[in-house]
Amino acid sequence: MTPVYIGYFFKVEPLQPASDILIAELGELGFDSFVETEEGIEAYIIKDQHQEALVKEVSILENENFKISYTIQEFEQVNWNEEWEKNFSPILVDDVCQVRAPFHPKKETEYDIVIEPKMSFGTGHHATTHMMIQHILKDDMREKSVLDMGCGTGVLAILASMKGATPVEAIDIDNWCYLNTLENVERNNCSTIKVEEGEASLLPGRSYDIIIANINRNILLNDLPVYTDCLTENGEIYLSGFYEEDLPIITEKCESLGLKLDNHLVRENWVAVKFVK
Ligand SMILES: C[S@@+](CC[C@H](N)C(=O)[O-])C[C@H]1O[C@@H](n2cnc3c(N)ncnc32)[C@H](O)[C@@H]1O
Repeated sequence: MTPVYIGYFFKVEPLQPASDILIAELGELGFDSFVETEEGIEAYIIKDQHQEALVKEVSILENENFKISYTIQEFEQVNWNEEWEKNFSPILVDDVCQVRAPFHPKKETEYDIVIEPKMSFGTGHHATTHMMIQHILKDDMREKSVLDMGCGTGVLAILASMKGATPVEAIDIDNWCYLNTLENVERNNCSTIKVEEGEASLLPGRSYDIIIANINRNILLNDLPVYTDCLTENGEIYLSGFYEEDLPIITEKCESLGLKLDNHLVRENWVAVKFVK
């Protein structure tokens, strides 16, 4: 039986970073699907798990730097395809790589990635994903072993695999992202990618030529020692999910672990940086 959903329609001003924070806070309350709109976000939770009192306590709603209002509606059935069709346009990175949903027509590009995003992060619309795609496009990944840590939809692992990386592993702490990556990996005929649910504690003893981690500042700072231990000599690590003002602290941490800054990209104040061991 299709579950009954409660939908919240948030108006958020300014949109960022409040929308990202709101999504993270609501995710912790059991909201399992989000749609970014021009005004803010739509967030959905299965009715049985919904407690409005907890939503009212979400801290970003009290933050004086943002103006956030919402309305609530109950849905007998949510047509996710229709939601994505309204809100998810295909994207093209550097005219070489397109990321699109199954219902979008295919353009001729060197790399064509088909993603059914559901609630997972990673459609290429976010600045961090976009820049990570740009980094991967520039790199020669043939025959390299690659880890995509915090894989979301699996989009970066899929691109690495399409660029000849092997073996490729994708890990996410979130069960929904793990399942969504499994689906997307299959959809793009990259089923040799090994997908796991988990985090840095899975890594000791493993070894990679390239690690890609688009997560966030604090998790990166905490887990970088483990990631670095798993990198082969001259291995490369791409990091994103933090703002330009946090680049010095990330760089300091990486340098203390023996990594050398190679180059970084900035987009909408977000950073994606490459270090080499
Ligand atoms: C910003 S999204 C990036 C998704 C995708 N890689 C992309 O670039 O679009 C971060 C992902 O990291 C996952 N994540 C958060 N904490 C994590 C951790 N400690 N270890 C592994 N994954 C984590 C989240 O569930 C989320 O899917």
